[in-house]
Amino acid sequence: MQESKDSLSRDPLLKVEHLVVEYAVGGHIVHAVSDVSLEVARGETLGLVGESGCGKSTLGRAVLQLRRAQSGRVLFDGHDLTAMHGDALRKMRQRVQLIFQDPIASLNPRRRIGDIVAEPLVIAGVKDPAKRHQMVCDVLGAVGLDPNLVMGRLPHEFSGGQCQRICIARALVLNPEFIICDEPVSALDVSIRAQILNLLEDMKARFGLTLLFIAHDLAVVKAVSDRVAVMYLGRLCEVGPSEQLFAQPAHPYTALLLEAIPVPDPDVRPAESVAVGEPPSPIAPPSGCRFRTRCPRADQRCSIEVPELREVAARQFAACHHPLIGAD
Ligand SMILES: Nc1ncnc2c1ncn2[C@@H]1O[C@H](COP(=O)(O)OP(=O)(O)OP(=O)(O)O)[C@@H](O)[C@H]1O
Repeated sequence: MQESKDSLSRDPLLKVEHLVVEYAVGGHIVHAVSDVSLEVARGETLGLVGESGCGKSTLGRAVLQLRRAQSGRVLFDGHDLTAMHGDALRKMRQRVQLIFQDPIASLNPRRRIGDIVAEPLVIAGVKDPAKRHQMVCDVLGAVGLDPNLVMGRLPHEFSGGQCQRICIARALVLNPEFIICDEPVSALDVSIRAQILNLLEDMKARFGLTLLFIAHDLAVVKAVSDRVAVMYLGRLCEVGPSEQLFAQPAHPYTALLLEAIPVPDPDVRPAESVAVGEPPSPIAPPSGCRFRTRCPRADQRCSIEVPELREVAARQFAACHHPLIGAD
């Protein structure tokens, strides 16, 4: 198992290199993504976690070039998406799809489900209506919906969970290789989250997908990810194999996130939070380590030197001058 994972990681489908994404707002610069590098291996699910506003969605959108980066590169299957435009980019985007947080809002309320799911095929130039119809039927069936019952209906006739199934069908209809799932279950009732997560797992196995799974909820990420990347205020602070990172976090911020996972046993009190206060503004992030203003381990070095990601245990990397494991 270990061997196959390692051989996978030598064949990254997605490579993000030193990506910087900023927004200009009212004369200020929001440092949403700052020098982020990561890889997602073919067939892998990489979970991307961090508090609201840390830059997860921006990173996802910048991978797809829906938001252009200030600098850095995004390589998909060896092709530099950041250097692509027009038709070349459109063609490449068929191989990478995005599933959003709010399924109801992401479906056009005036269009019938059959047309919504067929739209990517029309854009991709599949001209034969019979072929399109068959492809839409097949993919609706794959996500557990009866094509005959749903194709002619409008989005408002469906529940949130069913709408997310429709969004997943729309994302899958062009047979993509890579899917960015941006908080795909956080807008759904708790009771149906597991169904949608199971569906994504099934689809991943059936269609040989690679996933970037963005969520602020660590319990959800733990359930689906092979590896996990943790973001804080625009920077990556830790990356590692999921089980290892959850069992033995190296970055104090990862430890803080893990402590915040609700404990099912009411007699067990959650550990005291190590961090104090709110995250600083991404308009004026702290010098050195961005987590230092909330970190109990911070010293003078942390305010001066930006910590690089370095390996603290096998395949586990942390950007910390004083990690909880490995050499200090
Ligand atoms: N279009 C935009 N214009 C200006 N600032 C933006 C824009 N989109 C995001 N931001 C800012 O960039 C930072 C990163 O936001 P982003 O949405 O990427 O974070 P996130 O981790 O996905 O948060 P959430 O989980 O709340 O979606 C935040 O400070 C946010 O306010």
